[in-house]
Amino acid sequence: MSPVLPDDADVVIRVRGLKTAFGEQVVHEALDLDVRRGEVLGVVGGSGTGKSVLMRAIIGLQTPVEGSVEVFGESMVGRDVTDALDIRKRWGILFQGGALFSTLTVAENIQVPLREYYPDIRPPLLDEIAAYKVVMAGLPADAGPKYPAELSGGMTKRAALARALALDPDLVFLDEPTAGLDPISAANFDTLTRELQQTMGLTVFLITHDLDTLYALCDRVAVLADRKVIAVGTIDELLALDHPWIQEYFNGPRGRTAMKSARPATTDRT
Ligand SMILES: Nc1ncnc2c1ncn2[C@@H]1O[C@H](COP(=O)(O)OP(=O)(O)OP(=O)(O)O)[C@@H](O)[C@H]1O
Repeated sequence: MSPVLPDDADVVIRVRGLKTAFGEQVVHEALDLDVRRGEVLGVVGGSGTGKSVLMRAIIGLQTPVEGSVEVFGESMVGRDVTDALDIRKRWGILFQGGALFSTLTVAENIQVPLREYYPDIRPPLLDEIAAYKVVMAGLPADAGPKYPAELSGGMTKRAALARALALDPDLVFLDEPTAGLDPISAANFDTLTRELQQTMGLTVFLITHDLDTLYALCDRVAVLADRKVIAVGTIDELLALDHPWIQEYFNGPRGRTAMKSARPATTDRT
């Protein structure tokens, strides 16, 4: 039976036959992936399987050797940055590690995308929007004038999230948002992300190694291995597959602990 594919209108990101490479090193080959409107799609895979490079190919920072990438129905391949402005301003990105500008305050960091896409916005409005985003991301109101070096790890992630949400995007890319956070801060960040995703109707492309985050947030999970997406589905659908990496990942000791904590009533499957 062929899989039921979502309507075009329901697909925010469509990747077909993607090949990426750095010189002789092929990272992806014949990779297909759909991200549906309003879902949180988790992307998992071993270190170096190409999760971040996939994200970069989708947002137009990595030129594919072959294949197509569409976002909001528009091709991103070979697209000039200025040409794709209308698409770019519909997404926000939280890069691995936050990637805040160290010489700018939190408020100024949040204002960067606003200044870039709406150069005519007047400073008082910029300040107002930044202050609103600071609170929205769960930071104390006095975090705006602080510099990144003055923030804790959790605050840095929230500041980066505030910047990703600066333009009220439809789509958000989160690259390992909870990496380096203690379990309580990570769980708080997951809750915040879920609340914002639901209230803003966001589509989320989420790269993570964090099993608790997968259980807490993801509607579906795509597994990267062997240079492609080898499976995509709910965690239960993935658990039913026989692939050794998937079984080791979700059914290994950490996977079982995450499942028990997300679903206390679930019986141990081993
Ligand atoms: N700019 C680059 N130049 C050369 N090789 C690169 C570059 N960026 C990534 N790579 C290579 O591409 C492969 C995939 O890297 P990528 O960062 O996407 O992995 P990842 O799955 O996100 O890993 P991790 O989980 O460790 O963050 C790796 O082998 C990496 O060394």
